[in-house]
Amino acid sequence: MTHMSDLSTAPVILGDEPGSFPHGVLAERHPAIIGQVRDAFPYGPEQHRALDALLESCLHGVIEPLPANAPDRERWRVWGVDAHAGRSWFEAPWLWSESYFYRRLLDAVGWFGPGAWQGIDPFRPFKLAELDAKETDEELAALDALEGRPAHERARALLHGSLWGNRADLGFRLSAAGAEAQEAVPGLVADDSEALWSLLQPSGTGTLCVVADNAGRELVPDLLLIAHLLAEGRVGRAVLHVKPYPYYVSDATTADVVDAVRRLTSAPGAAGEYGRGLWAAMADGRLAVRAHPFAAAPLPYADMPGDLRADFARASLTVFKGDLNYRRLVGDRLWPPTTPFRDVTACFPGPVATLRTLKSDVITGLDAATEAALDAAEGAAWRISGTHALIQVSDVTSPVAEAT
Ligand SMILES: O=P(O)(O)OC[C@@]1(O)O[C@H](CO)[C@@H](O)[C@@H]1O
Repeated sequence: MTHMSDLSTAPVILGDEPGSFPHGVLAERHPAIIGQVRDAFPYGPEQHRALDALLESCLHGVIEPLPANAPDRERWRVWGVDAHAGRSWFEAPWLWSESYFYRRLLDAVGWFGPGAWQGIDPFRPFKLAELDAKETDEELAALDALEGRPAHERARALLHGSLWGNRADLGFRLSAAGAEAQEAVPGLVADDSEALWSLLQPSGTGTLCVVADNAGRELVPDLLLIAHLLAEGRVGRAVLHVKPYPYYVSDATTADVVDAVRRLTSAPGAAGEYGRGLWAAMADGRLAVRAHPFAAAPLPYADMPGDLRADFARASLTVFKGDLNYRRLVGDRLWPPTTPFRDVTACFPGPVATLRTLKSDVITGLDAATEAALDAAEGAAWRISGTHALIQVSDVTSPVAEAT
């Protein structure tokens, strides 16, 4: 068993070590994202100048405070901007620097306004291209073959669809060369799906919270899973937590939920039926969307504010999707991989599950044999290649026998 003292000593991940994955994200991924966004829009000179300045600041400059008229200046003060301003982006906790990068990118393109570019999502062309891709059609058509299969088989297929949908992360594909070409490894490195289903019993009346990750080809299977759970009566209500503004390139916002639901409703066959079911569930309140500011905070969920904590405390299950949400759920630290998932999520106020493909160094809850086999086969690559996945569950409301 891990003692609480161990929990605070695992080092927080920084981006200051050349050659490391986090350093590469700050030094290469962020400049590449600036370039892609710049090429995707007919921006004006002011925006080009602001993007130049952000690029220079990221690579050679320091973190600067938000502009005086920023609507969320006070919020970022609470989130620690004063402690990092004036220092290099490479010195702050990696999670903090990444999160602030997306916030500053939105400033540069005029998202927060005032002005004509207010609310124009700089990542929208990439998200839409994915939603329109023929792979999405194929994935939706495959739903027809699931009709008529036994309920448990359909449930498993939809759960795994949502899990592996997490490979559809546009920021990741930008820097992981050939990421899509690399084969996924179907055997999960941890699989608590039985515990997950036991929290989603038939004739459940509780609320499911889903903390969404990417739009498009991840959000679509997330919505299908939610539609299925509502239709099967395993939950009475679902709340989909999305980002309040564009983030990590492809993270889902409310606008992306609208696009995804519309995409489903216009599809033929079973997909269209799921889409109409979701539409009806949104209309009568069984499916709600929430865009809490903390969803885009540069902090772990251990620091979440009381209102959000109360939401999760009321849910019969909260599902965290994806790599970034995993980092924020367990803490963005270099845990010994066998650190129990239950220990690192101990302060979460209710039953929690995570569906994640592995795209960063953070990992917990492995058994020693699995860790050893992965290391022997792949060195450290399994942690970040996006080819492995896990389903982990912790239910702090149910006592377990503690090992001594
Ligand atoms: O949360 P997601 O979409 O599964 O992945 C986010 C990600 O691509 O971005 C971060 C690096 O920028 C890493 O945590 C991870 O590789």
